[in-house]
Amino acid sequence: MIGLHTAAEVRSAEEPLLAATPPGALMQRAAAGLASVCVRLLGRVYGRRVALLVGTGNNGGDALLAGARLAGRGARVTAVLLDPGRAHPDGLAALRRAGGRVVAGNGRSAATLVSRADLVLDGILGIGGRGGLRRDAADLAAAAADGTAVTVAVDVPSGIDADTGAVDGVAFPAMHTVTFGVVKVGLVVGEGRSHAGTVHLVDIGLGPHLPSATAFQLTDADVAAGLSPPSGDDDKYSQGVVGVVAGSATYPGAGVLCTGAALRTRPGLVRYAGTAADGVRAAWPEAVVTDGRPADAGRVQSWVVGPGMGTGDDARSVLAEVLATDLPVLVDADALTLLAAEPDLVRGREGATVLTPHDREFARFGTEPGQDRVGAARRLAADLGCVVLLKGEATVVADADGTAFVNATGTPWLATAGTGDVLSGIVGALLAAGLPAAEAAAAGAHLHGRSGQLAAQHGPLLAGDLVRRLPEAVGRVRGLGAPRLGDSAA
Ligand SMILES: NC(=O)C1=CN([C@@H]2O[C@H](COP(=O)(O)OP(=O)(O)OC[C@H]3O[C@@H](n4cnc5c(N)ncnc54)[C@H](O)[C@@H]3O)[C@@H](O)[C@H]2O)[C@@H](O)CC1
Ligand SMILES: Nc1ncnc2c1ncn2[C@@H]1O[C@H](COP(=O)(O)OP(=O)(O)O)[C@@H](O)[C@H]1O
Ligand SMILES: [K+]
Repeated sequence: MIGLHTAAEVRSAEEPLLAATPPGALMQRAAAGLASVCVRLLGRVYGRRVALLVGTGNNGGDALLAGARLAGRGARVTAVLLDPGRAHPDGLAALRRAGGRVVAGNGRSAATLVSRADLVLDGILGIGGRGGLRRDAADLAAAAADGTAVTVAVDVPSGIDADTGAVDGVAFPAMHTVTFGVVKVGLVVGEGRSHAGTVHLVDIGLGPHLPSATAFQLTDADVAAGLSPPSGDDDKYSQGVVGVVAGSATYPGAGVLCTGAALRTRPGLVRYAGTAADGVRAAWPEAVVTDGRPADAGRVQSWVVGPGMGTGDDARSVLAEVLATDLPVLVDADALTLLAAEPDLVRGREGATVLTPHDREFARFGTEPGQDRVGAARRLAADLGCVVLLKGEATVVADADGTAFVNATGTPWLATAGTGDVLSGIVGALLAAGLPAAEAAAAGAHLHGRSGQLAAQHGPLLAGDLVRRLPEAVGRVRGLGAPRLGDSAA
C-alpha cells in the first residue's frame, strides 16, 4: 500500500529530520533526486535549454539547486525569478557558480524563453502554496503549456492544493512531478491528478518520522492478497455467494452486466432476484435466477442492489428488504436515489453498507462532492456509518472511520454506459468473499480499472468488454501474465 500524506504530516516529519541533519542537506537530497529524474527525461543534457520557474520559498530553492546540477553537466540553464529580491539565496548562488543565468519573471522575454525551452522546472510553489497562481506565474505556466518542453513540477504542481488536489484558478500543467519524501494526496486525486502527470517519488529520509497515513493507494500486490484462489477444500458455496438485485423488464442490461461481473470476479455462485430474470438467465446460465423477491433467491453472503431496478414502490420495498438483513450490501444507482430520500435505512445497520455514487448521485445526499473529493467521501461515510465509493477519474473510497483509498488504475474510456453496473458486481463478489467492506470497494475499483485498461488497449471499450477481460485482469493483478495456449490450468 502506498501511503498518501498531507502537507501538515510532511512538515511534522521534516522538523526532527531537519534538526538531525546539517543545514541544507535535506534540500540537496531533494535537488539531487530531482536532477537525476530530469537527466533521465532529457536523455542528453549537454546543450539543452532548461528554464527554472522560481518562487520565493524552498520549492524555488530545490529548482535552483537542481538547475545548478544540470548546468554543471552542460545544460543552458536560466532561472526565471518571480520575485527577484526573495529567491532562495543559496540556490541562486549555486546556480550562478555553475554558470546559470538569471532573469526577472515579469516580462514577455521570460515567457518566450519558457516557450522555447527543452525542459521547464516548476519551482514556483510547493507545499507552502495557498490558492491558484498569480498573474505573472500563470502567464509562465501558460507559456510552458504552449511550448514543446517537458514540464516537470517540483514536489507539487504549483497552484494545486497538496492536500486535496483542488485548483483555484490556474495551476502548472506538469507532465511529470518529482515529489519528495511521500506522495501527497493532492497528486493523485481531483484536478491535481491531471496536473501532476507521472509522479516520481524521491526518498529524502522522512520515513521514520512520518505519522501513519490515513489515505492509501492500493498496488496490484495489495489487491492480489485479497484474491487468493480457491483451495482443494473449497466448493461453490464456500467462495462466497453473491445476491444481485438489478435491472428490470425494461432495462435488463444492468442485471446482465452486474451478474456477469460478479461471476467473472469470483465464480463460486451468483444468485439473481428481480424482473430482468429472463435476460439474466439467457446471458448467464451459470447464475441461479428467480423473478421473485430477494428472500426467494436462497442464501447469500452479500447483496448488490440498485442498478437499473427503478425507483418505484416495488424497488423501494426490495431495497428495504435487503437492507434489513445483517449481510454486507452494496447500494448503487436507483437504490441510491431511493436511499437519499431515506438515509436512515442504512444508519445503524449491523452488516456493512457500501454506497457507490457518481457525482450526481452523491449530490442527492445533500452536498456536491466539490473539489475535495476525499474529504467529501469521508464526511458522507461518517454521517451514514457506511463505506462510500465516489466514482470519478480517480475513484475514492472512504470508510466511516476516515480511512480512505484513492484508486490508481483505469482509463477515461470507462466513461461509458454500464461500466458502473460492472463495478457493483465486482465489489459485490469481493464482499461475498469476506473482504472488509472498504477493502472490497477499493480492490474492486482497482480491478475494474485494470480490466478497463486491458479492454481499452486497442480503442474504445463497452461495459461488456470489461466483464470479458475480468479473469485476465485478476490474473495480471496476481502477477500471472496473459495465459498462453498449452499453459496448465493450475
Ligand atoms: N523544509 C525542507 O528542508 C525541505 C523542503 N523542501 C521543499 O520546500 C517546499 C516547501 O517550502 P516552503 O515552505 O518555503 O513553501 P513554498 O516553496 O511552497 O513557498 C511558500 C512561499 O510562497 C508564498 N506563497 C504562497 N502562496 C502563494 C501564491 N498563491 N502566490 C504567490 N506566492 C505564494 C508564501 O508567502 C511563501 O513565501 C516543499 O514543497 C519542497 O519543495 C525540500 O527541499 C525538501 C526539504
Ligand atoms: N473520465 C474518467 N476516467 C476514468 N474513469 C471514469 C471516467 N468517467 C467515468 N469513469 C468510471 O466509469 C464508471 C462509470 O460508472 P457510472 O457513472 O455509474 O456508469 P453507469 O451508471 O452507466 O454504469 C465508474 O467506475 C467511473 O469511475
Ligand atoms: K512546484
